[in-house]
Amino acid sequence: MADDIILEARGLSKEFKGFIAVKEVNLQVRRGTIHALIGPNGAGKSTVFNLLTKFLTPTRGQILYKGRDITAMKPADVALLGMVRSFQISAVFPHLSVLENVRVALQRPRGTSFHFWKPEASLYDLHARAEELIEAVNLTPWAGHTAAELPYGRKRALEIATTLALDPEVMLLDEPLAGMGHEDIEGTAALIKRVSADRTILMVEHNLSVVAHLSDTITVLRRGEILAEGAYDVVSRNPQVMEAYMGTGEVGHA
Ligand SMILES: Nc1ncnc2c1ncn2[C@@H]1O[C@H](COP(=O)(O)OP(=O)(O)OP(=O)(O)O)[C@@H](O)[C@H]1O
Repeated sequence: MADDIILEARGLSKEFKGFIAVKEVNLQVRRGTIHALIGPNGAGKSTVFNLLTKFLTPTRGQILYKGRDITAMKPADVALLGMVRSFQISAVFPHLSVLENVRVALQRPRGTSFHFWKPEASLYDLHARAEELIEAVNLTPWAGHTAAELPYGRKRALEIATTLALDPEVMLLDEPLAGMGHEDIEGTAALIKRVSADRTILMVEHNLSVVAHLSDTITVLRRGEILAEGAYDVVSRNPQVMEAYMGTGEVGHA
């Protein structure tokens, strides 16, 4: 596997009691890119995502992370290797403040040792790092508010901050823009772009146009199979993609 491919699926298939939800999917995620997995309802996006993050076991096929076969590994062990799914480890506690939530995430043990912040690290350092992460996701004005008080878009930003606390090399986001209004979509998309600077992001999204400006590569799934792949300009003009989305009003000019 080429060095620039950080995550790869080979012939990935998943059957549920004879129903083929994912069929022979070959996917290559390039290091340092934002890669979106999109498709209409029931296309198999969540199933592929759950397979890649090891929440489901494939019926057939292989998953490689940095050239290493992780098909049989547990999600927590994959996280230790640097591939973290948002909300996997980074639960948000509604009654803790934004600052407390990020501090808790920073103190989470990673493997047998603490990740960034060893037990001897000063509280000041922990606090400073938490403030940096909060700033990175534009939550500084909300630092003292409880997570429960945050508007929807800000809550997603906090979830991204707590995931970033683990400093993942590959961050997997499950529909990070779902349920958001237009204002929140723009802000969250910009946030994802910012935090992608030195990492790889794979995200599942329903809607093609919202990932248009954000993704380097878009893989379109339909009925469990890859229908098209490439930059937005390429996939949005693909007649099969247009047909798959026909009537949904989702393919459009973003
Ligand atoms: N545990 C399961 N048992 C049986 N069938 C399943 C299971 N999980 C998913 N499926 C089926 O597999 C197909 C793909 O589902 P999946 O949730 O992966 O699609 P999706 O692209 O994420 O759809 P959506 O956008 O609606 O969330 C669907 O037909 C679904 O009904």
